[in-house]
Amino acid sequence: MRKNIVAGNWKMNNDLAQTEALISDLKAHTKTSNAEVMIAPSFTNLWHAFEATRQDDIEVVAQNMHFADNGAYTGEVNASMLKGIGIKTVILGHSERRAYYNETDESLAKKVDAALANDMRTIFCFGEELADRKAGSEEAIVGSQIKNALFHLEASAFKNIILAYEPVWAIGTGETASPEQAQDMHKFIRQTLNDTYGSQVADDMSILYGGSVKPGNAKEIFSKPDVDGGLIGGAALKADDFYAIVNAF
Ligand SMILES: O=C(CO)COP(=O)(O)O
Repeated sequence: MRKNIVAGNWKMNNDLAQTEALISDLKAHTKTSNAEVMIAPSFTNLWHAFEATRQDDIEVVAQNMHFADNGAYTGEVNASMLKGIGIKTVILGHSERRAYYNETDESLAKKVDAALANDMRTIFCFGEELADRKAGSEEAIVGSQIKNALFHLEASAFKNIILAYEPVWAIGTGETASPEQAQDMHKFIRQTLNDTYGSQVADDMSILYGGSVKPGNAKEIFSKPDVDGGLIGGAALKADDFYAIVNAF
């Protein structure tokens, strides 16, 4: 059975004091839906966030990590560092990482392998750019992003993968994919999984939508049969908005 998940990607926002304040605001809200709740603060605040939410129904996840076990990679963080402070899930392949830090399907495949080798779950992000959609090649792009980074895996690995479809043109732009566009792509993604790995992997996969999800549009997007939750950017920075989305299921 797949899970509903609402994850807040805080990106490069919130210093320690702001992290403390937002977590205390989040803790004042009640979850009335069945969604799993995750937040992804910056690396420097992960430990504090983990400690501050120990007793709560909120999982703290990382926004990125390196694929190597250790070594001369100045400025990077590896899986065992994350695991050592209690982090069990990592976001990989966000379009901002792909665009600004040259992350590729190939390097992401290595990161996914490192996460799996360390018994961590991955929220694997992908999505087409506006030009791709205008050219009608969004399914070809998304299909290749998924296949190149994930289809070397055994079927059993997919229980530790969560997919997040984030069309680049909808991120931070106020432009949301319509619920029908999201559903069409999520259905295509599930079919792509089904074609290679069969119905068990496909049916059990949680596929999140990300891109300008807000309290006002979450319910309609989440009502689609192949949309199992959201990866939320801007609206995750306000506790009221975030919990309105969490409770939109
Ligand atoms: O990139 C996103 C989440 O990872 C989406 O960001 P916005 O919700 O701000 O569009």
